Amino acid sequence: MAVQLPPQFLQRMKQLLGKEYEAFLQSYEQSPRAGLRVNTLKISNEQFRSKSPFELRPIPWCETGYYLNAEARPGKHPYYYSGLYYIQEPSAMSPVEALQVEPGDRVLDLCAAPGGKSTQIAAALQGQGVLVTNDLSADRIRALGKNLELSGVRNAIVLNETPDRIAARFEGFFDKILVDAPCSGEGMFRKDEDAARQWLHHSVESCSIMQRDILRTVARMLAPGGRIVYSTCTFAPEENERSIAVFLDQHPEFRATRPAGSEHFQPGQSTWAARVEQELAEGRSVLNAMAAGEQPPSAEAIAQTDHTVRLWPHHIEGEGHYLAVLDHTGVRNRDRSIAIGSTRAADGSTYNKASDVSSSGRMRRDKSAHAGKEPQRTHGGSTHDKHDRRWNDKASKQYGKSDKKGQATRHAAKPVHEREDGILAWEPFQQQELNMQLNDEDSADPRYMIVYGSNLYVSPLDEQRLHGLKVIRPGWYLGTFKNGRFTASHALATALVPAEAKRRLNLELDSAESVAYLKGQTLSVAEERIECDPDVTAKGYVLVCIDGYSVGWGKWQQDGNLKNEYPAGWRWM
Ligand SMILES: C[S@@+](CC[C@H](N)C(=O)[O-])C[C@H]1O[C@@H](n2cnc3c(N)ncnc32)[C@H](O)[C@@H]1O
Repeated sequence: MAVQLPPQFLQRMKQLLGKEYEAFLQSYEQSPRAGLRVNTLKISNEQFRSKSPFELRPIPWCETGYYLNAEARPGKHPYYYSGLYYIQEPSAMSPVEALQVEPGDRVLDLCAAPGGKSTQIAAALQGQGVLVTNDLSADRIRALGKNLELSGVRNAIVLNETPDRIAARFEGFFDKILVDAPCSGEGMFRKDEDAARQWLHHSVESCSIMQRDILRTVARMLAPGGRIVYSTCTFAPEENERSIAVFLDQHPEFRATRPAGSEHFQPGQSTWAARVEQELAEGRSVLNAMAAGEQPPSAEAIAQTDHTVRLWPHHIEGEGHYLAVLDHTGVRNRDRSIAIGSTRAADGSTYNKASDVSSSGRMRRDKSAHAGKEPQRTHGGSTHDKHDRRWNDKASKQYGKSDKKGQATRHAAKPVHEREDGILAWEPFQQQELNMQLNDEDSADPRYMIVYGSNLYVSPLDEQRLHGLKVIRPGWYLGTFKNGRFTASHALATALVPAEAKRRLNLELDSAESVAYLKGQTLSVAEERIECDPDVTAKGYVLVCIDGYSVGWGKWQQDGNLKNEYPAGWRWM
């Protein structure tokens, strides 16, 4: 066996699995399966299948997910840089499928970094509704920002907060909540040998405590009739069935529902939750300290955990996962306002009184602050790690702001003139460079302009909702402004479709030029190759596309050079 598995872990799995134990052990002789998920914000599933450079084999529980051959190198392809797919472990695609996100939903991804599931949620939202994506770890959250940017997400707010503080601002707000909980990571031992080396018997208890605290908070944030999906990548019943049984007992307005696609997986094990209670009663459980003085879950709540599911590496092609769908039994109300109370119309001084952004007054001008540091235990890293680290350095300058002690700066009010300056710089840029309107009056989703320092964002949430929170990104990052001049962000380029830019340059997929651009080199480009709208000349911002998919900015100059605006930290190595 390639992976050294902890003896206490093996002993427990043998007791739990009985005659399946040998098959479970044998799964560690096999290599973990690689997968990708098509990013339908940038390309349809069908189109990607027709042009995929890799051999694809469908993952049964995710329509846009595919197994890759071991020799595929998906992180080293121009399509990766265009955000056409996300490299994701196949089992990790199941929780968002179970969440059943629909365009227009308000979704919270509470433990989101590095963002695999957030990008999957964003694809399901199709740019409509709201995605609030959060992680407690200031280090990991930067990878989350990068992955959202790479995927061309426009409607995400990134927070670096505790669940309690988010709950105080978003009571009853969300239709769907994903809790991809911090866990002891046993299901990842085959993929991540460090997780096996670092595993300690008592980590099950410390993770159970975190899960209990997180689950206590999320129910408050869900709207009636909403859905919570709780997932882990561990086998320990203390962190799975038992955590859910405790939740169900404390929240009788929820029931555990079998997820769609559960036929691909194995059922949850209520008998294992009962066994944990038995061990606790006999003082033999790893949870003894945590559970002291707690009411044990009822038999009814324990029985419901048979409706949760387990993904076993000896049953499916994927790593070990657990997931529980928790449906609120109340009636869902689709008719609601995004803004808090009546502030959408009432607070004219906060919003755009002069209304040079939108005649309808729909566009708001808000301001937000950003986050600092809050280290947390983490696991479950992604294949994007190398890119993420390089991106972190840049992102911490661009998005992060801390005081001298490294404390996070929280959202606070800013003078109105700063917001005006940002919007005044944006408007001519938008008119001269883009074919898109942020303030579409017909849209069901309101959009709010938010200024932080000299950065401009457009957000599906208003300022007041974010007040006092550590906000990494209050929305889609458009760019920076100074002395009336606007400089476009990379995030703006990656989320545009080619027709939304007035100047475009398409590079062939397998050309040396594509790689040269991704390496940050200046390209020599004849003027005729810049595809321009009738009202502009070639000189200026050019949306660079590879095989028709936006990848970044260039600036074409009269001497025939395309100045490369591809960010230094993102380049092809
Ligand atoms: C399993 S990982 C999440 C993986 C992520 N959902 C994805 O698909 O890429 C768990 C995350 O929970 C975060 N975390 C730990 N405690 C937390 C808490 N109390 N609130 C929010 N996030 C927390 C960790 O920093 C870690 O990034």
